[in-house]
Amino acid sequence: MSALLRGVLLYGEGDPVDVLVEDGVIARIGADLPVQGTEVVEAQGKVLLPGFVDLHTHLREPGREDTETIATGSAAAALGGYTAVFAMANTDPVADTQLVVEHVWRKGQEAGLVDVHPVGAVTVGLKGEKLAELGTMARSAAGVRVFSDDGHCVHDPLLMRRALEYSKALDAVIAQHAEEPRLTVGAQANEGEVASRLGLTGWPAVAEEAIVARDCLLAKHTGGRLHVCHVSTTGTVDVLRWAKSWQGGGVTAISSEVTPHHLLLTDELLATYDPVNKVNPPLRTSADVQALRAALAEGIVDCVATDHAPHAPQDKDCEWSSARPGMLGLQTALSVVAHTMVITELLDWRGVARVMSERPAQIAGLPDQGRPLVEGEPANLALVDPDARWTVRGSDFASIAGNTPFEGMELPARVVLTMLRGRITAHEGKVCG
Ligand SMILES: NC(=O)N[C@@H](CC(=O)O)C(=O)O
Repeated sequence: MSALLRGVLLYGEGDPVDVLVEDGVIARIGADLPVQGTEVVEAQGKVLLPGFVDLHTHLREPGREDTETIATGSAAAALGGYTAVFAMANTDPVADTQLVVEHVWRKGQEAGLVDVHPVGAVTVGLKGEKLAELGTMARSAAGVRVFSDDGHCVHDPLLMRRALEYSKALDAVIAQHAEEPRLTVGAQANEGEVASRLGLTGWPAVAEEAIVARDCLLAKHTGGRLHVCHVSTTGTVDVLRWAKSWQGGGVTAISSEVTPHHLLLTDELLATYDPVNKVNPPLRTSADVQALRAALAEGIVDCVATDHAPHAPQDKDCEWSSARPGMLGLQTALSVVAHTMVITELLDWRGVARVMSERPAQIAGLPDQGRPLVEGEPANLALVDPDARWTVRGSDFASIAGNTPFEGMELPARVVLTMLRGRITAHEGKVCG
């Protein structure tokens, strides 16, 4: 099987080139390559990037297949330019055993659109009481390398210390949902002026920052690997800057992610009380949004992760306080990053490759993802139309759920083709199964 992408701009730079993909790898890059015997994709002016890697996806299977399955989530991922996703452990049953992680892994293989890597829970049942069998999950067929209680914080410092110690032996990373639970009891919105005005109980920035500071110190003490999920505050950026300074500018032991929605949306949206805007951690202030953009550009925050969190209509079309937190993200991530980071000139397309492909692949230890666009490398690719403008319609998404906060918004840039090991998985908005 071979395909020829004609006239692409590698990382959006330089002169247009043709890229020949054969046997799952980038076989040749050059001008005017012969077209005979290959599937030709006319891609003049399109930006070629390594396929995206999402360290933070909720696929809801097993347990809530009414909102997303591994197959529908894989389709959404392929359409969004992703070639690997990490499926969070807060399923039902929780992914805290070999049985569940291997089930998720197998289902991902069956869907065959994106590499689905199950995230293993850090603690049994996400209860924060005792460690799950991290070693068994790591040694399983799923080869788990990312562990997280996401949705819950591993708030017991001794458990977090032990998890970080295990991460060293397992060559794994502990992805922390940083939220000191004692400071967020009943929390409904970012603590601040907007929450006060709307009468919503506040989720203070310090509940995130205190855990991130503690965990950075524990990571330093243990030599374990910490990844901070969905960074949302200016103070967390300050803590991460401090922690990165310990490593002499190195970036391996402590890493972090920011979501597209935290790069764009603010708590001012809560004035409508529309629960589509309810998410954990909550939307913050415009000062936080600016700080997060700057931190991503600078590399203090390493990467973008979607926190794609599908929810059923009955869990979203209800009163604010009973609505579940979470937003869709897979099919809008690239466009929101283009809108917030590329058009603003905070990142060029090479920078987008860094934050959406290369760094997440390195953090999770994926050897064949986020690779440079050169001959001989695996053809895990995302092709982007930088000049597209499109209007977001949740009902058009491959996800079963439709809870996108970007509904009706016009966004720039769009993924037009995704390739997984040389096979086209999505093209012009259609999944290629
Ligand atoms: N990010 C979210 O708002 N929701 C997540 C879990 C969570 O972090 O609460 C979900 O699973 O829905």
